[in-house]
Amino acid sequence: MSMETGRARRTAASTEASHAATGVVPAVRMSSVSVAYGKTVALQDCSFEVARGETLALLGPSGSGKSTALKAIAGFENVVSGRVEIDGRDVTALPPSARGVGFVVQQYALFPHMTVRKNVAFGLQARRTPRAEIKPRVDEVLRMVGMFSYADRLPRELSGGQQQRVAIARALAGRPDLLLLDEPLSALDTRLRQDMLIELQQLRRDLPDVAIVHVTHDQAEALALADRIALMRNARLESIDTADRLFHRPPSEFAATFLGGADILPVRATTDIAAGEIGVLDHGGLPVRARSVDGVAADRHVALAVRPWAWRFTSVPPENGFEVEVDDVQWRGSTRHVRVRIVATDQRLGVDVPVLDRAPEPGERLFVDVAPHDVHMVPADKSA
Ligand SMILES: Nc1ncnc2c1ncn2[C@@H]1O[C@H](COP(=O)(O)OP(=O)(O)OP(=O)(O)O)[C@@H](O)[C@H]1O
Repeated sequence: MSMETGRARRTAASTEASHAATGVVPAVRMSSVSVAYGKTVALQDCSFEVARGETLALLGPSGSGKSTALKAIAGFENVVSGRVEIDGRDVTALPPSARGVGFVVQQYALFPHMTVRKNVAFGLQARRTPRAEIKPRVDEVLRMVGMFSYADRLPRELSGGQQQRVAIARALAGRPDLLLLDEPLSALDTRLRQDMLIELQQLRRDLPDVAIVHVTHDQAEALALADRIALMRNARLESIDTADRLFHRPPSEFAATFLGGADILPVRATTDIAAGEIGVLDHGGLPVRARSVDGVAADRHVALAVRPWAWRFTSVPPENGFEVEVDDVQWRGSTRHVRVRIVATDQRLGVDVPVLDRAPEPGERLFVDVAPHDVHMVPADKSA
């Protein structure tokens, strides 16, 4: 195992150890939880904690086990081994209704024949909340999500974003200490997603003591909303750390590529590089400088991860970079994404150019340059 992967694990472990040391009971504790559907292992040996008032994003590609982990917390999956605790209580064998969590799914799941008000009140009535309490509580949560004036409408008379707000209000009506959100924005168009992101940030401020677990495959959503991110891959939790550290000090190739779309360069250290120092590495016979967070020994094979915005095109041989040929250019709104090939090694890289700058043309030969502190040294990924 690499030094850098070890660092991320230590950070997560020390957060959890400190909870134990201070006697603070986390809102959620998953201990070695596994879930299988027949022969498909959907979640393997998954452990993490979520503190009260914390937002944890479960982030990963499709099929990586995010929803399964969320459903295991909510009680909609049969856990084959491991233990789920909510507020210090072992709920592994309890049905969803006995767990006291609010759950919002991707597709709103409102009752079509009931008004907004009735949809939100439904769970409270089912739980035999006294009648006198129901109306003020429904009003309160509808106001919180900005849907009070729509209380008498039917779901089909609302936009997708409005329906999702009602679904969130319904989840909040039971005053849960734990809110589980499963891709709540993924059915919405880009503009609405942006608006809803701002509203979820406001909701976070309105509910400072509620723990939120937010499943998403969208890194922007995770970075905007989460205190910590749990990166999921192939039914396992790969890394868990603060959003800031995972992004700026990715512990693995997967973290660097999934968060921020890095490209990976295989390299070999030419000398010992001490922790925090910049040293020279070899990429297919070409020198490249990078900083090592934890230090690396001479001749070790590692990988360099570079995000597309870290490269600069230059017409003269660079201080730290390569000669490249342009393969293709893709316009992505505020940037053009230029795919290039390192001439000497055929390695592919992506380079973002602000849309107001000139982007090179396919077939053009020029150079790319990068500052050594914008290059992340990560362990070579043997499973990739
Ligand atoms: N009901 C089911 N029966 C059988 N296999 C399932 C079932 N639900 C999920 N799986 C499988 O379990 C694995 C994890 O699925 P899960 O829904 O947790 O992934 P996910 O990361 O949430 O993906 P997505 O972002 O696509 O929703 C996948 O391989 C999936 O095909």
